[in-house]
Amino acid sequence: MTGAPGNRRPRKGGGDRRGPKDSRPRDQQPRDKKLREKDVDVAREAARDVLRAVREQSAYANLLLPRLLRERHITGRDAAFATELTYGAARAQGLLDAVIASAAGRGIDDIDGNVLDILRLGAYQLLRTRTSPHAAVSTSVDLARSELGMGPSGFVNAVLRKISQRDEDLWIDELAPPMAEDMIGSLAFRYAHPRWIAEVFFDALGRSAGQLQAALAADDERPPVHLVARPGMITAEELALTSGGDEGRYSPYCVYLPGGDPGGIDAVRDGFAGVQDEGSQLVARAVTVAEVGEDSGRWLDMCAGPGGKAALIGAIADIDGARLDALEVSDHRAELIRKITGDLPVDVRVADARDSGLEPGYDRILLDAPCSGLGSLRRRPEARWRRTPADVTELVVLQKELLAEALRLVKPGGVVVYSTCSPHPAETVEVIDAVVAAVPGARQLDARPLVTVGELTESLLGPGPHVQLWPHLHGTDAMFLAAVTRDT
Ligand SMILES: C[S@@+](CC[C@H](N)C(=O)[O-])C[C@H]1O[C@@H](n2cnc3c(N)ncnc32)[C@H](O)[C@@H]1O
Repeated sequence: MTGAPGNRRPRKGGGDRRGPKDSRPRDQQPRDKKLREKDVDVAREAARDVLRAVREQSAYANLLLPRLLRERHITGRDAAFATELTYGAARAQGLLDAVIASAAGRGIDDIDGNVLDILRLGAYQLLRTRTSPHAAVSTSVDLARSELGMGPSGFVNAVLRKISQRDEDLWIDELAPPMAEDMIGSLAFRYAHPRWIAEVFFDALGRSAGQLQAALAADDERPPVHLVARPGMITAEELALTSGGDEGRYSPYCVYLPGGDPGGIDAVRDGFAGVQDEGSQLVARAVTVAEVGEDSGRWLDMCAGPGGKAALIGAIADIDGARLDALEVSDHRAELIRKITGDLPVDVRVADARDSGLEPGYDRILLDAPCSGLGSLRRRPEARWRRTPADVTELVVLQKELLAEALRLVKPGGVVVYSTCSPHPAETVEVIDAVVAAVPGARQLDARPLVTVGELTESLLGPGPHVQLWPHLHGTDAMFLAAVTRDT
């Protein structure tokens, strides 16, 4: 966990901006004057603003925070602390809310949203960081007072003081369902997951309690940063040397970055490398190594935006003399693919992949299907509290239609790699089973040999024929992949 920098200090621009002291009583002073009276620390203020935008405008924390840090010139330890606070509090929201509600003696819905954001940040610091209790409480009170006034700041003070009387384990012991009575509910609470997602993991893992605990715990951690070294542009060895990272265990293109801002790495700025989870790299590589008989060099990425996998497959296509068609239904995301694939042999088209007008006969197809994203929750901090089971029901219909179309477009003997960044059985094995049963001549292949590379041996890949990767087992996102062919 990050320590606790972010002591109060003047904002950028320096100097004493407070001006002469106002002689009126504090509660009669204009609010902007009061705001200037205390310089709220920049890291916590940024974290609060992002949590508010997530709550009020359904913003994505991992997109908004980096922008806000840039705009406010927040760097170094302050930026790291703001990141830890924002992502940590967003990820742990359900757990924090239960503790806050208990300490406040009222439901979360009865607490003003702006106050709740500050309480979540304060509770996160108290329960899950090494910030001293005094600093966690007093800085939260400052935040509340500077913006919301004396009443709310008194409430924040009282609630956080109560929370600070116990550590995280004691609060969990008091508030979580007992393990003996409700194992899934208890683990879901402890590792800050909605219960329905813990149930999905339990089903996907084959109903092993030990694995469920490890899976939820790994998903509750700050995720590592993985870089991809795009082949033909830079090797993983070169990228590791220049970025200060370590070469990945599995993907020959992967580098694990110990910390810092990937945007500051030359190879990333030049487009020779990018940020991409190692599991995604293995999926993209799998498409290019499958046996397809004579390869005519017609490859297809059916749902390509924003283009991470298309860029890796495109770089390999460049070496192998192939061309990749990249379909994407959204204009904006198609533009992102064009940017990331640059001069590679990739033709980007905006189309619904279920009705693209493309000629059948592709040698290799990647269908990286739109999915619930339950396998990459650690990278999208607030997502676990936003998703609902109903999202999955809708997506499954689309996934089946897309897979049926992929099997129409692939040549006999070619390969369709179906992948999701979700381990949900309804989006993975059940889609494959239903479509393979419905399409004449379709057959599932053993996908394990397509990802046995580096230290990733078949013994680490389960019974097949599909592959399910997991953060707690492989250190990757929980990517699923299956390989399907058509004989006629
Ligand atoms: C899981 S993402 C793909 C991620 C991508 N392969 C990558 O590595 O960057 C799924 C993409 O499918 C797109 N999509 C959704 N429905 C589609 C459809 N009917 N046809 C084509 N693309 C679609 C979404 O806009 C989204 O960009």
